[in-house]
Amino acid sequence: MGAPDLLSIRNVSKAYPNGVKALQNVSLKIPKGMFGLLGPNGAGKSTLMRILATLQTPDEGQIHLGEIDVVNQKDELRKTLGYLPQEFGVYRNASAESLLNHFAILKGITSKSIRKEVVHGLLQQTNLWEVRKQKLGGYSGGMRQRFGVAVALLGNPKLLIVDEPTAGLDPAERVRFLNLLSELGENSVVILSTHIVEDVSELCTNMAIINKGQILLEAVPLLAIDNLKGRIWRRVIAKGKLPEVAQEHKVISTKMLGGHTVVHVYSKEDPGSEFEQVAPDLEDVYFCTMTGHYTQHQYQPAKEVVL
Ligand SMILES: Nc1ncnc2c1ncn2[C@@H]1O[C@H](COP(=O)(O)OP(=O)(O)OP(=O)(O)O)[C@@H](O)[C@H]1O
Repeated sequence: MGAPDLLSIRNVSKAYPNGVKALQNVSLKIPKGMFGLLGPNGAGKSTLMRILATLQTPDEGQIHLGEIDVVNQKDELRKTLGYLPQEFGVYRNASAESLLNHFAILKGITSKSIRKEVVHGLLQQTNLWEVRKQKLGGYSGGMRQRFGVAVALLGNPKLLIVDEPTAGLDPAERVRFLNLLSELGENSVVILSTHIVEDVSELCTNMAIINKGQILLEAVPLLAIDNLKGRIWRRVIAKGKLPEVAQEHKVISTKMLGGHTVVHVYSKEDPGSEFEQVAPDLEDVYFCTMTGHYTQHQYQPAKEVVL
């Protein structure tokens, strides 16, 4: 039996019939607040999100939200689950207000006056009040995502799962969407799955990095960044020099900037005069982890850390 607001995932594995091992022995402890699950395409994020949302069953492992056994008490979990999938269809001819009202009925909010209060509150919270009478078919990508959040929030979920929500949003919509999400972590476990490092660095108090179905790192973003201090070095090189630099140094990332190639390397010591030390950010944590230059035992895991 776990603490009421803790999502505990233990040794979860899932393979697809074609043999792909989408999740291998995944264990995570996810407290109340915003949790970022970061990983590249195909890492296994959506598989884990669907399992947590009770849409798939793991081959092995246990998952508990407080006292609810997520794998075996799917109906119990669904009562307190909000899920915004990667892609969702909407009835294009319905307005946000009427569709949200409809979903509220399905969610069991039978009293008309309470329903009105809930629906109006959610439309205001997601900043859709002004456009509540417009047809969803005419909404922008960002407005649709915010409508998805309004639906996911019906019934005050204790667990809110948001799968790759910012893909395809323009910068202004993305900021508006992230601001909305950041307000939600106060009362529930919110899991944000993404391949965009900034989504996690701007929002999440805890995070994990997943690749090829395995958790490579579980950390508090600020502490993980702190642990890399003094170890990230930067140099601008000609494009053709990359193989040479990569042979001599632990290159973690390369980026084009104004037509030049900017290389970040991991090194405990000064790698040489042409490199300058830079303040690490979460992108450095991500690439260090993905390239295997930095591993879990060098970090303090999220669950043992008190900030
Ligand atoms: N229904 C399926 N049948 C077979 N293989 C699948 C299925 N769904 C996912 N996979 C495979 O499982 C692995 C994990 O996929 P998953 O969608 O969970 O990753 P992801 O991190 O969400 O990636 P993306 O960001 O591209 O959505 C990938 O190799 C994918 O090709």
